[in-house]
Amino acid sequence: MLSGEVIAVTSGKGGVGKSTVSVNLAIALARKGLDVALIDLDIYGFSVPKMMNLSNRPKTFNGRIIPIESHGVKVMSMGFLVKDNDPVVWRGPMLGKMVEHFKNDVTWGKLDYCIIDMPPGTGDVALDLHHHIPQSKEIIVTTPHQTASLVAERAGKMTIKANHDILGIVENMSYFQPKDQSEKYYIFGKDGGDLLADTLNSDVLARLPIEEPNESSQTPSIYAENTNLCHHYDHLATRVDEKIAHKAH
Ligand SMILES: Nc1ncnc2c1ncn2[C@@H]1O[C@H](COP(=O)(O)OP(=O)(O)OP(=O)(O)O)[C@@H](O)[C@H]1O
Repeated sequence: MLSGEVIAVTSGKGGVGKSTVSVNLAIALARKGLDVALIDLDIYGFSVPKMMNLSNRPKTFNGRIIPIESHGVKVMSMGFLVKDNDPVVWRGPMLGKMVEHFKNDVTWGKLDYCIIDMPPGTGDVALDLHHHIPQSKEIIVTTPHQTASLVAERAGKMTIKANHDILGIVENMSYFQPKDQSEKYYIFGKDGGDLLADTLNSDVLARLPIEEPNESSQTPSIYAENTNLCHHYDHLATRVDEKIAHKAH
């Protein structure tokens, strides 16, 4: 059974960094000593196994799936169930079954948090998740670009319509700051996160800078400890944890 606080990471547009935020937030929460699961529900564009450099499939025990553990996080992905990167053809009801499968047939153990990497947009999976895990809360990822934030607004409004809680906005690729310089360059514009937060009556939990991936690492999208982005993610994890604690009271 899936326990703990379920946080779905969504976006309006694709490519804004939703999976990167899901993975690094999950790892940052685990770094704080919390028990964390990460579910990659991005059915068409699952990327978590690649990002975390996971090539093994999970084992089963007594008919139940044992999630793969990496960077202190228990991971399940659609990618583990698909052969050789084959394309997946999904019909609506299958998506719901998959949510139920991950929820009920995986031996998660005790969890503080379950981070779910959602597909972009406001499609079937988002509706299914709301239906099957009504207590789930949402983090919406956007870039500062106004188009991205306008599209993200639609995802957010659906969350509100479904009576779900928006935990906050993460503005990714907010700016670029060259090393040893104080000046920030707003490459994708400014204010997209604030605009979205205002419209949805929420707040911006983090503004994450653009940084080059560490190509020499086997996991270039996972920000190593003591890097600038790692500090940003630790700060985000603290804010998420505080907000959840606040909501519980
Ligand atoms: N802060 C950042 N700085 C630089 N590159 C980034 C940053 N965040 C994400 N990226 C890069 O942007 C690309 C898209 O990121 P990611 O795959 O996380 O987006 P996504 O929203 O999950 O996309 P999809 O729509 O495919 O699910 C990746 O190459 C990732 O490494």
